[in-house]
Amino acid sequence: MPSVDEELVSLSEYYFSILYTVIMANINPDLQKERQNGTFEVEKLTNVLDGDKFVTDRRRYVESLALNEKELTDGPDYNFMSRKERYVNSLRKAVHFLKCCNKYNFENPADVYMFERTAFPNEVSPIGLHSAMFIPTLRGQGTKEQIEKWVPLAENHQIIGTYVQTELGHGTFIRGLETTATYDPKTEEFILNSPTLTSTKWWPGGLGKTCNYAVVMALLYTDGKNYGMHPFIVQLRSLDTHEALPGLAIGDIGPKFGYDTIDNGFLRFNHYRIPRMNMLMKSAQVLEDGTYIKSTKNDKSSYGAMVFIRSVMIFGVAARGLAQACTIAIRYSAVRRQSELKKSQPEPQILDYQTQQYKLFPLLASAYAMWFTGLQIRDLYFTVNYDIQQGDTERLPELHALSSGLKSITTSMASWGIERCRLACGGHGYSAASGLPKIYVNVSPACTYEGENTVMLLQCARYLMKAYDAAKNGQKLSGSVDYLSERISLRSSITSEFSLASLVDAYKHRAARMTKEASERLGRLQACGNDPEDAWNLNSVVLTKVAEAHCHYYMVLVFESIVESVEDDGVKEVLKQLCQLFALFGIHENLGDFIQDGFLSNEQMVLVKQKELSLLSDIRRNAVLLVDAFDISDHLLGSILGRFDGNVYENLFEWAKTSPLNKPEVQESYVKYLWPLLNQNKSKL
Ligand SMILES: CCCCC/C=C/C(=O)SCCNC(=O)CCNC(=O)[C@H](O)C(C)(C)COP(=O)(O)OP(=O)(O)OC[C@H]1O[C@@H](n2cnc3c(N)ncnc32)[C@H](O)[C@@H]1OP(=O)(O)O
Ligand SMILES: Cc1cc2nc3c(=O)[nH]c(=O)nc-3n(C[C@H](O)[C@H](O)[C@H](O)COP(=O)(O)OP(=O)(O)OC[C@H]3O[C@@H](n4cnc5c(N)ncnc54)[C@H](O)[C@@H]3O)c2cc1C
Repeated sequence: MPSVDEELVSLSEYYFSILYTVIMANINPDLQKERQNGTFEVEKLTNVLDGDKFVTDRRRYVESLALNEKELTDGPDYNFMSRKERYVNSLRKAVHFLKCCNKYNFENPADVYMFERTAFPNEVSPIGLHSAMFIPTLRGQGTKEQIEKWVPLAENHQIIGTYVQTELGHGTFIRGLETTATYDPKTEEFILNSPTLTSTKWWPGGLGKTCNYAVVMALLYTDGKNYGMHPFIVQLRSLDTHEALPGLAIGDIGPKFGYDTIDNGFLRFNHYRIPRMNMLMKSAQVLEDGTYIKSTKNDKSSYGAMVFIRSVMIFGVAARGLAQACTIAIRYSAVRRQSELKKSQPEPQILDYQTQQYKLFPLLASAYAMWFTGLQIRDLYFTVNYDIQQGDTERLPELHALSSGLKSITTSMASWGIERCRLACGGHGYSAASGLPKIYVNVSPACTYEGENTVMLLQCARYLMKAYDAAKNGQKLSGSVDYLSERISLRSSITSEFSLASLVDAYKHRAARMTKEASERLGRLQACGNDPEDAWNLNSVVLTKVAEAHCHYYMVLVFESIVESVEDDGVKEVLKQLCQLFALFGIHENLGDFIQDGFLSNEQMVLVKQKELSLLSDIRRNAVLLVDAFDISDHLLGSILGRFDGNVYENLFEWAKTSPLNKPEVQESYVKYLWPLLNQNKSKL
């Protein structure tokens, strides 16, 4: 007998196949042709992207549940709403989303994530921080008793929380935070205070209007001594009236570049008291009499929620954001015809221009590289976190370095790439109907939040410098930095075959050489009189490049291992081409790094450039199928240009007609402003 899950999955497969047939009947002929000409089975590649067939089926099933919830999918067009309407609509959906979670009783967090992603396409829910950071921090930083008390309240949504760390004056430099939590042994309470304007908490998502609780990061003072940043559970609003509690000033920080669906907020404390036991005490305790006891050796244990988000956003934000933009730009480029390649021939699909391929295919290859890397880091996080729960923190520094560095390069690549996709769509790319502006403003803040990207690269570089020193002192390194203690090849093994191993080797060489040179430069800067901090700062541009080189190497390495693991020949071949393009584009873009010490010869350089161009032609044939394989629904894309059926023009026209500016035909603004202007000299006509 099939289990309920199996039945549901086969049902969803059945509906999917019907839907597919119906859609195929009405497909733009150019797209249809593209889909018939491919050299591999899309479904098999989708399975590789998801992990396996079971995950694909399950994901489709969960997405179909969300798509069937009218409360989540119907409703006004996002593009035509004001900021306030966007927030209100998103809150409405958030509440319905919670009802759905109860209704479907998802056991696996991955299901909840997939459901939420479909309910909030390229949007952030006003209660997004509740599950992304508030509950994980309660779990990660609370004692057993605290978890038992608070987590059920949070999971049953009797309280809704956020993560309050950043202040007006400091976001990056956590040790510079100014909010204080001073212990009063007389009442056994902490007094939270914002002593300066710059200590005002600023930015936390959902704080402005939505949440009634928060984990607040504040400097802990007891017995007159500052023990640094610690987490506290703080009630913000009355559970009856939702008004801010006395002693607190809370509000929304106003319109932003995007993130309209969420109320990022501010918060000031005026000697606001909370019970002693509201300090999350897993890593450190304050006893009734004010004695401070540290229960972990790791100083950075309170930074855990940030490591978690950085680890999951490589896939969830960067890879998926760029994959969506590529889907839109490549499908549109197959449908759009413009200019002429040959006289008296029909206008070609713009995807046939080599320059268009050069804009888009390296981005497509990057999206794949980020996708696989993101899934790898997500798994690494869960492995290391499991070890940490068992008391083993050995791999935390490596996870911190990798997640910081990769969070930085992938979100930077993705936001740059999404903008490039927009430009590749010409004028229509600038319309909200392309879906690209919404994707862009959703991805671009990820370069800043959870650690500003330059700062994150420098964290990664710090780890690399230490690792290099250890290797120099004879230590055998393991994990992602193992190559720093290996002998590296001095000349590239790249031939016209472009084996993936030779490409991995090139990136390894580059990262190792740059790490060595940066370390030596650091030494020289100190030797000529700079103290270590100044030497670091004078070397910091170089250090960010070192971190990028290390992360780039890691991405090529992960991509290669995925290609090697694939069994299906057709899928393996297209993935190999993408992996080669990702690596070769990176070499071309950073050519100086690869030729500086004669690693890559002139002849090899010429080969690299030739192969890069020939790969464009190889990938051209499968381009549409390669984006179809991401299996991103039209609902998630929110794009007329990127529609699966390719029926762009008729839908653009229909959409424009629904613009509120078109109703009524003559606007009030005409009567108020234009009419007087047009009529001021009427008598002279
Ligand atoms: C739905 C999602 C929506 C998005 C919501 C967004 C939410 C947010 O943005 S929440 C706020 C996020 N804020 C940040 O990410 C702040 C960024 N700043 C930091 O993380 C840190 O301040 C820092 C890492 C930049 C520096 O910290 P600091 O304490 O000054 O540390 P040092 O540079 O002195 O390094 C000391 C030591 O600690 C190691 N380390 C630093 N961070 C971590 C960590 N998270 N985990 C493990 N280890 C860490 C660092 O590598 C140093 O190690 P050693 O070299 O061995 O001394
Ligand atoms: C959309 C969004 C949502 C957010 N959500 C939350 C939230 O839920 N909770 C929360 O607590 N916070 C949140 N934040 C705040 C966010 O975490 C911080 O903005 C972020 O950590 C960057 O800090 P900052 O603003 O202080 O940047 P700054 O540090 O002021 O950065 C400005 C410039 O200074 C440079 N710089 C700073 N320090 C260094 C250094 N050491 N070395 C070299 N260069 C340096 C940076 O590279 C950057 O170019 C959010 C922010 C955004 C945009």
